[in-house]
Amino acid sequence: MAIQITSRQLFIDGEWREPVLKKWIPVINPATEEIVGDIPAATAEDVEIAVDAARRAFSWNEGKYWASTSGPFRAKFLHAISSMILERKSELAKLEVVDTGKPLDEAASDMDGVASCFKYYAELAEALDAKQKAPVSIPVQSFKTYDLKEPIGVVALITPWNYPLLMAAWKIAPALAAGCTAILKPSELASV
Ligand SMILES: NC(=O)c1ccc[n+]([C@@H]2O[C@H](COP(=O)([O-])OP(=O)(O)OC[C@H]3O[C@@H](n4cnc5c(N)ncnc54)[C@H](O)[C@@H]3O)[C@@H](O)[C@H]2O)c1
Ligand SMILES: NCCCC=O
Repeated sequence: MAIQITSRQLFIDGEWREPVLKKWIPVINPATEEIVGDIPAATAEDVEIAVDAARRAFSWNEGKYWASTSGPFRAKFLHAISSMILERKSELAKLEVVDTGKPLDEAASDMDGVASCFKYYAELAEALDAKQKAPVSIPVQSFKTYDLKEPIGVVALITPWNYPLLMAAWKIAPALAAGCTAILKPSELASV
């Protein structure tokens, strides 16, 4: 499959940027062993910037606190991502073929899985607020006990090469649904 990969950058703090040390990793198409592009080689210097940005995003988001937004508010983003994955399914599947060497049919099926995953967690986010402070029964009458689910903060997501976007979805979607912010470190072998 002849696809030239446009040069990639790191997406940090809402913008695309070059890695601090300006190092790049070649993208090799496993079917042809040709170099078809490159990806940025992030280092600890980039991670520091990303962690700082994710901490700020956790507690501030254009005047709204991401962690304390309602589940339905967060669900809108997850539904939108799901829809856009389906709109660009063909293009994304072809990129994953070049990146991983898997057959096109399987890559297309993975993209359906990515869209379904974002939809699934969108629906969980929509239902989350109604489940907050659910009473927990304990054998002591003098205490009232309830279950409160709170986002833990910034989460680090490390994903493998064999299902690049699907495994990213499995980790990003629940983190965002819960109200966390996240740093995704995809595999250096398949990161397009
Ligand atoms: N591979 C799968 O099919 C699959 C399926 C479901 C879930 N997962 C989950 O995805 C994650 C990664 O999967 P894997 O272990 O199979 O993939 P893997 O062996 O390809 O490892 C993924 C990446 O981890 C990175 N890595 C290793 N040590 C690291 C470190 N100390 N700091 C930063 N990066 C480091 C490597 O760069 C590698 O690219 C795991 O949490 C796994 O449970 C994987
Ligand atoms: N069908 C996707 C499975 C991915 C890893 O377990």
